[in-house]
Amino acid sequence: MADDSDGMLSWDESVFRDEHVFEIDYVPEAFRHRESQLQTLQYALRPAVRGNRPLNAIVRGPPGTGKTTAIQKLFGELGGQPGVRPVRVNCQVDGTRYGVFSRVFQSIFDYEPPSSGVSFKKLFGQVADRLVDEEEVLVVALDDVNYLFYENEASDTLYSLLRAHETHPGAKVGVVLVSSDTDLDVVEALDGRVQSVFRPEEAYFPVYDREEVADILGERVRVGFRDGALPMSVLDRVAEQTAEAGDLRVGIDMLRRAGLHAESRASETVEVEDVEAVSERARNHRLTRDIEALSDVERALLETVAEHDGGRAGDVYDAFAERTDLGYTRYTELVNKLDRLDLIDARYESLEGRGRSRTLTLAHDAEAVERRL
Ligand SMILES: Nc1ncnc2c1ncn2[C@@H]1O[C@H](COP(=O)(O)OP(=O)(O)OP(=O)(O)O)[C@@H](O)[C@H]1O
Repeated sequence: MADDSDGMLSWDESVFRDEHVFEIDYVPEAFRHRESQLQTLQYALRPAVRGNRPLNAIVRGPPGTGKTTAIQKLFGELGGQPGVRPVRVNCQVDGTRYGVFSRVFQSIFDYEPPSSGVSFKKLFGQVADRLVDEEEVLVVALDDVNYLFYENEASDTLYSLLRAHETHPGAKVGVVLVSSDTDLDVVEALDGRVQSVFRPEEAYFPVYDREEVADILGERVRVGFRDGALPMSVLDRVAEQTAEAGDLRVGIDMLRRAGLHAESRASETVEVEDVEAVSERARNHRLTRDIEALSDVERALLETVAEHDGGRAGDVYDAFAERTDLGYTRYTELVNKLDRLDLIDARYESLEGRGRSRTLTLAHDAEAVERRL
């Protein structure tokens, strides 16, 4: 134990070998337990390498099961192939058709189009013309596509992508949809005009079981921690809690926080007590992420629900309307979105003599939500 005079590890002492491997933008070298899913996607995308339109695909599975990582790995490989332009769009950030095409435009032209003042048609035309001129096959992954559905933008976006060849003969576009909303039937939720041209291959990403979690996290520990800094017994505890949560991010976040906690008590090894100390925060990792991604009005609505937990939708609207000038229809859309994100529960209840009304309750502990708002 490196116990210096003030009970802290000195700045250059650390339990970590490479702390970056626990950060959100890290793409792991080893990507195990997803062989069959990768095979399905490779099969769908292979024609692009030969200059042909790939098969479209859907990637489904709960959060933290490796969907984005699979796309990053495959698109990294595809990017090295001549004549293929893979673009991954995060629909949580770019949640409109215009936003999606801006991202594609940016990848092709290396600069961002203006956020307004250019019509969608023009933006689309420039993208499609360039693909035809350069004989490039465009492969777009719409990551977290469920957000496009929440904003009612999914069908229009897909329609434009999938029918690009009709307006611009020779344009070759393939689409991979990635959804983490397991209640959403992506194909069913699309307009008929899109369904008729969208017959995707499917890759399902199930939750990792405990052994798989332990194997994946063990590899992360090997790369990220110093030898012997995180013993097996501690890894087991983290794997157990991660498997329970079903989201691998919980485990990665727990490892990092436990490491920092060990350092804060000047220990060169991470102990089970460090895991226990950070476990609650790490388990709420998803909640933090989902709340961070909300827009100002969505956040205001969540706050209003927190203040009127269990209240009737109409009453919550009255309080919400005092903060914003949004109408009831938009309010209902926002309620549905928060419900889909599992931040609130919007349930119909029968009220005596007054038909059915919805009540809105927080889906998480009120204090945990308020702390993040
Ligand atoms: N098989 C694996 N091997 C190594 N790391 C993995 C594996 N699967 C997932 N991860 C890691 O787990 C974290 C979450 O993975 P990823 O972002 O790919 O999940 P996701 O299914 O796309 O989640 P979401 O639906 O919430 O976007 C990432 O840090 C990723 O590096």
